[in-house]
Amino acid sequence: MEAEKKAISLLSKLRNELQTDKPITPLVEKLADTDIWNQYLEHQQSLVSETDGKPRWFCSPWLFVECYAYRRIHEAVIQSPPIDDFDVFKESKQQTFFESQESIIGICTYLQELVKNIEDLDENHLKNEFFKLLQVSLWGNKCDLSMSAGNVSFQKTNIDSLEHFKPFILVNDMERLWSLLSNRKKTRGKDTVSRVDIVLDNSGFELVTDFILADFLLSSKLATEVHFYGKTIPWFVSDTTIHDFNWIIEQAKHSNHKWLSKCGVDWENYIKMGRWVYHGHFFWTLPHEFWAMSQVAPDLYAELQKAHLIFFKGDLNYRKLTGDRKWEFTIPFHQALNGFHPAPLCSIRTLKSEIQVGLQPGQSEQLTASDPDWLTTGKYGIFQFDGPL
Ligand SMILES: O=P(O)(O)OC[C@@]1(O)O[C@H](CO)[C@@H](O)[C@@H]1O
Ligand SMILES: [Mn+2]
Repeated sequence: MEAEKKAISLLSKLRNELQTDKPITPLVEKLADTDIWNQYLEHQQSLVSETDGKPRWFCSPWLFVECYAYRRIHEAVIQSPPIDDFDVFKESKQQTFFESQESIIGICTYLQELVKNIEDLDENHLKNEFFKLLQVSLWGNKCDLSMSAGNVSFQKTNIDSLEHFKPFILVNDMERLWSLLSNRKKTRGKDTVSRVDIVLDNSGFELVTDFILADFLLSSKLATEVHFYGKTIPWFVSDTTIHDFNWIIEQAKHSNHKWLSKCGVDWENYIKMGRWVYHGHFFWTLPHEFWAMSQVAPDLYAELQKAHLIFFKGDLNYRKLTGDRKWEFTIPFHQALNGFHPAPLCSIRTLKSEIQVGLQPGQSEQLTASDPDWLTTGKYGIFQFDGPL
């Protein structure tokens, strides 16, 4: 109880600082990322003019203060042993998993029926299924808890509704993903690796959709291994940590539903065989743009370079890919990445913040006229690829 009281008082202090626009203060508790964070705060300080004094909550870049808020929540918890490994968002993450059981069972059943005969599918059919499961993973990103504040009444994806959602895909590079993976499958030697990396976003329903896609990639031999990247601390409410990752697989495995539990057993086996690999890295919970990765986290950059294709899930990853800048809507994605090219990559994201690049001339104007909130509601989505043609 004493520890809880301490954590709550630190969180109240944080809330007060935020609500009254106090200066941003350095982190105090020593963790692997503390020095990098504090250097970043100093850098922000150097950008503020003398008359403005210190960086504050209301007038600092949104990406920076939003990440800082979650890092401070974590600091309040780690300063309060013995509850220092408590995940303040665990309950809501787990609740959404249970609330989306029906949709989860639906997509797991679909996958299991599909993989039964996967060897017999012709090229076109396989491509069609690949596209379907990519779209399931895309629309799975509608379900984050940071924006919905725990309200998960968002329409859940099911395979039959995909056609209905097609018009809301604003950038669709799925064909390029197919060409890349299917050409590699045709030309690679018997023992060579085809590696797809997935930079994860939310746990719960979205993570299951990512697992379904990753399972399909192995079952169809479009990939021989899949590497996942998650957060090392609780983040943006619903983001995936290693605990969430393992918990979802355990839940699936112990389900009473035949196909969901089959999925859980298969997924655990993939991990045991090293065909699925999970990586945690503190870089993902820093405020830095991804173009800083090669400098700030060269080990992580080198790991990503081993992939043949990288999927970046979700809105926050898109903001970091593009530096959260106010780009023109028509600027090429490659340019907005500003030198971040560890391997061919694709953002799979529903739009929840006011940034989008790589649109056709006139496309944004049309959208604004027909649906003024198109950038922020999560109704629209993209598959945006960058890599050699
Ligand atoms: O990255 P995700 O889960 O798709 O979305 C995270 C998000 O809800 O959080 C931020 C707002 O707080 C925005 O970047 C985005 O809207
Ligand atoms: Mn998220």
